[in-house]
Amino acid sequence: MITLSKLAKTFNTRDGKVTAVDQIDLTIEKGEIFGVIGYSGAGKSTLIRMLNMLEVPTTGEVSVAGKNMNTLSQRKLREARQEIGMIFQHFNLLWSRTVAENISFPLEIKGVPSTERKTRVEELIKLVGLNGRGASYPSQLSGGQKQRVGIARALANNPQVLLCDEATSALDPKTTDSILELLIDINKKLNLTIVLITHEMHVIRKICHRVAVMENGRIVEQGPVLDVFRRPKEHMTKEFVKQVTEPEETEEALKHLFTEEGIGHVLQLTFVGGDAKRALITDLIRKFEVTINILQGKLSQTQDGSYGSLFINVTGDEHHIIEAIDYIRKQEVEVEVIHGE
Ligand SMILES: Nc1ncnc2c1ncn2[C@@H]1O[C@H](COP(=O)(O)OP(=O)(O)OP(=O)(O)O)[C@@H](O)[C@H]1O
Repeated sequence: MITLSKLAKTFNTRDGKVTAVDQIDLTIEKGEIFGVIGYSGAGKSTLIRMLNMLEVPTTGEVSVAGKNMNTLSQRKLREARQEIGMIFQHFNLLWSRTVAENISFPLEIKGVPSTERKTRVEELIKLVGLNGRGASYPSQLSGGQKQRVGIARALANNPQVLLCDEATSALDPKTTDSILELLIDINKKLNLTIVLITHEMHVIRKICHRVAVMENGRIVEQGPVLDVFRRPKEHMTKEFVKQVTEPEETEEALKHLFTEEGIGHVLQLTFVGGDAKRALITDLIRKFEVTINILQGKLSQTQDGSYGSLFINVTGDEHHIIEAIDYIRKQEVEVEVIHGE
């Protein structure tokens, strides 16, 4: 559905040239929810804005739904943009228009007749769960409801692609989850391709099929979400994965533990799918002369299955511990010795 080849954007500023996006190649399939994660300044906004030519690339190509966006005339570009809806962090609604009038706006621009518009707006209001709020003004809505209006408006012209620019960053965690559920629902119902940018790994975990990690204008790592969670390669990716697998206080608590006498080995185990439900710890205690103390565990769900993260403290004779670690590795469970090696 989307292909980027050698895509780059350089801004000329008073302080010199800034390369916001640096030679990106990327393919996004139809019906996929694809996430781009990175810290502030990584180039995510510039990248997503080049997908619909809100930002014109310096070099490289963007193809969406079979159209080469770089070469289109202004008129053809306007048409092509109707295939690409977009939602924003701060919703970008028209404050003097009601919910129904906001959703109707892109249909008016397209010249859809009034009765047809009304029916379509009603459909969209239902789709995003805003029944009965059509006559309200944006100022009378909660943040989550405002984003629902943004989504309905973005979908008005039946686009094939929805771009989400930090769409949940201004919302609290519960509202974020409800908007993410809505996006999953729409993706399934309409087979809509969704591209989102975010700095929160929770968003990626919850809804994306694949993820790309961006740093300094480049994609440093990409893959299916479950694979990236299981075996993050780059330092940056590991940091993002930690956002989900380790509550903030874990690192501090573990460091404190390492200062204690006779602490032995501390291991972090990562399980995926069916492995997450196996009785590995029971096996270890039965098979090897080691003592195991569970420090912390967490099971999380992604779009493609579950994965678990477990911190354990293993004590015993060194050779028994090494045997136990070898055994864990043979079970296709990722193990990282974070203390004691
Ligand atoms: N219009 C512009 N003019 C000059 N420099 C820009 C412009 N837009 C972005 N940049 C620069 O490009 C780099 C990437 O910015 P971009 O906004 O794409 O990153 P981001 O990952 O989306 O971060 P954020 O979430 O903070 O917006 C930054 O160094 C930024 O200062």
